[in-house]
Amino acid sequence: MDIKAVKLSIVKMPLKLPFTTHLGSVTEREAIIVEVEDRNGFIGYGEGVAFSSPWYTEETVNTSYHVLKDFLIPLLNKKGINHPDEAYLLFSTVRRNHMAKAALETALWDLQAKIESLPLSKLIGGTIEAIPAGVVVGNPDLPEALKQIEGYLEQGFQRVKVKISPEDDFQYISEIRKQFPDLPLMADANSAYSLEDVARLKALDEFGLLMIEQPLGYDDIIDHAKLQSQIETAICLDESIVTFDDARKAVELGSCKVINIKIGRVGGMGEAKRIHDYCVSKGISVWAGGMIEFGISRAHNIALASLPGFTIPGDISGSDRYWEEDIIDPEITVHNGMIRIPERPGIGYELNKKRMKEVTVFEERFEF
Ligand SMILES: O=C(O)CCC(=O)C1=CC=C[C@@H](O)[C@@H]1C(=O)O
Ligand SMILES: [Mg+2]
Repeated sequence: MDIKAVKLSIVKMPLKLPFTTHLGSVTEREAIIVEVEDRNGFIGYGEGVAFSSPWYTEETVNTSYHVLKDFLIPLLNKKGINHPDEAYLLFSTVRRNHMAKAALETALWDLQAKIESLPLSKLIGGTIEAIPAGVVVGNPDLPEALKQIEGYLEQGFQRVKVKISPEDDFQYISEIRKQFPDLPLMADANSAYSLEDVARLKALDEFGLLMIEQPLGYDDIIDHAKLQSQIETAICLDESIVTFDDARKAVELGSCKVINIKIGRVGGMGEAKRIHDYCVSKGISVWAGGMIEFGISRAHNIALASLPGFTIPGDISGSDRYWEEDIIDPEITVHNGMIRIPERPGIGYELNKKRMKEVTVFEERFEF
């Protein structure tokens, strides 16, 4: 790849509605937008999905920026690569920092797809033409959450995920079930429980949840295996799976029946695809997670979710789920509960330059 420059922009925007988990609330989102330009004038886009503080994983916007600027971009400049497939290995001299790596690596995938004049979905082997949209309700106020769910179902969303914690899990889920008996529903705990809560979690079996996401420690796969053997509801792992080997070990141990794949959490599109391929070979279901992200990352998620193993609706909603106006053009839209995989080259969306200008708080360009 004949790269001419990389540009990093930090963007900042308020959410339309706060997103709340037992770990806290997100009311404003910062992210790093990466543009990689080659000498033929093609530009690939990536998005760093770390949050402003390290509540979900250890990375933050600032640590990602530092790692991109001081390590990953210089590595790419010095050594170069022929194909984005090589980026994960190139970046392996930098430990972890997966969201920083994925921000640059996904931009390289978009660039490669544009060079080959192919939709990114096709470049990575996607076969699905439209994906079902799923939505996450991060609202601990039950009447409000019920109202939100009703609204999303009217818009055609096909699956709802809610956030739970030991405080009021049983009542919260049972009220939702009472009002929506047939709703494909799942619950994400973001590590709010321990093995002492087995009885509490077992009590949720009666609600027929599609799955319960990350009930135990954010870096655990051992206790999850113990829990899975005692509850009916399928366990889905999110935070615990940050590498291909984590996925392999969790599957071998029986720690989960489902994996939520987030490109940023696992260090890039290449690793996300490897985990997908492995899970398909083992009969483990996967779905695409979300990061309350802007349109660039959302577009990469859409391409990923076109792979054949993504059989469960992911946390992929339209641009208007969180943003008054997204940074991409056109915006991502949901029609009858479905999002069409774009047919244009690359991620299939352009940067909305006007909106970018409004929301950019800092930018820097690195010439190669
Ligand atoms: O992107 C979305 O629409 C929501 C994504 C979402 O549910 C999450 C994003 C980031 C941290 C979390 O609390 C949660 C998750 O754990 O999956
Ligand atoms: Mg989760």
